[in-house]
Amino acid sequence: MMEPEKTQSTPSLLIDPAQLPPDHRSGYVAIVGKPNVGKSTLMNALLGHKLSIVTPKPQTTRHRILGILSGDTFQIIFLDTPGVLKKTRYKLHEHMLRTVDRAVADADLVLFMAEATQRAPDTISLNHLGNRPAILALNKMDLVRQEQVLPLVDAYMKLYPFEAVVPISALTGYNLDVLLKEIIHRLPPGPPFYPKDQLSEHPERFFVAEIIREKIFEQFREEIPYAAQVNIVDYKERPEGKDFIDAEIVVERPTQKAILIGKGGQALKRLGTAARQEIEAFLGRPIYLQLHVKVREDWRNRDRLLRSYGY
Ligand SMILES: Nc1nc2c(ncn2[C@@H]2O[C@H](COP(=O)(O)OP(=O)(O)OP(=O)(O)O)[C@@H](O)[C@H]2O)c(=O)[nH]1
Repeated sequence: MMEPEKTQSTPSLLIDPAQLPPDHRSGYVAIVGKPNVGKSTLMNALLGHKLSIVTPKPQTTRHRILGILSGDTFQIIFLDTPGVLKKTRYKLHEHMLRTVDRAVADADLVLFMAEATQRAPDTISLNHLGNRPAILALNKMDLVRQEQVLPLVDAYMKLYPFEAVVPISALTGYNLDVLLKEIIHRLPPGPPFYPKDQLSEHPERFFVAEIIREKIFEQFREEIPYAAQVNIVDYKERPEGKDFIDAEIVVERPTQKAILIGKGGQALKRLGTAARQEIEAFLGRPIYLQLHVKVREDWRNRDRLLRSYGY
């Protein structure tokens, strides 16, 4: 598991404190909510970069992704968490819920996301707030009228002492400036944890695997994307030529492997082309991408495999 270490970098080594504005603030903000509320879309919109994969299907975010947003007077370190699930069907799901709780415990502030289109509050995700200071962001306001959400806001305020409520649209950008201000002035005063030009803590290979996983979500249906794990087994940077990336896609059953490969290898070829194009755009340089498919029966329930895959 790639996790942020608050103590990893010594702030004083990064920036001369005398150069910092006296009101500089920095801290960790966990984005929490049920699957598909738009957590990844929001983080990508705030960061202005696509760090977290976004798909119309729920439960695409499995890892806790660290994104860093720095301004002259602040640094926000976002922890994007997997959507909170009602029922845990696999050990993988239990790992995902623990990721949520760990992110909340590490955070200075929680950004609780809910859909403005819902009638009833999301009480299951509220149970994971652990009494931390939190802001309620009601997302997808582009789909409803302002006055329609008032009963929902009332219901939420009865259930949790949110410090602020901000109606937003992660998709259109509506009110994201207001949300940022609400976050920043609640962060502890202090110097930044990371250099100001750093966007994330994950190495490139993590994003490469996530891009391949996103393409699997786009090109395959039903259980295939959920049963697939992508591991980067070799990543050679070649200053003289194209970087070489070897990725394995692990699935649970031989039938899933057959679907991923397709007739005469056509499906895997199409996946490889789409993934390579997006990876090249992300890295800003040409690569050679090799994909192969492996079967590991029931990997989502096997502790040892889950650990070796970074969960
Ligand atoms: N209309 C509308 N759609 C949105 C908005 N924000 C996100 N979406 C859509 O909602 C879907 C889910 O968005 P994600 O950002 O992947 O949601 P998530 O909460 O990260 O989902 P998980 O990874 O499953 O936890 C996508 O189809 C988004 O385009 C919004 O403000 N308005």
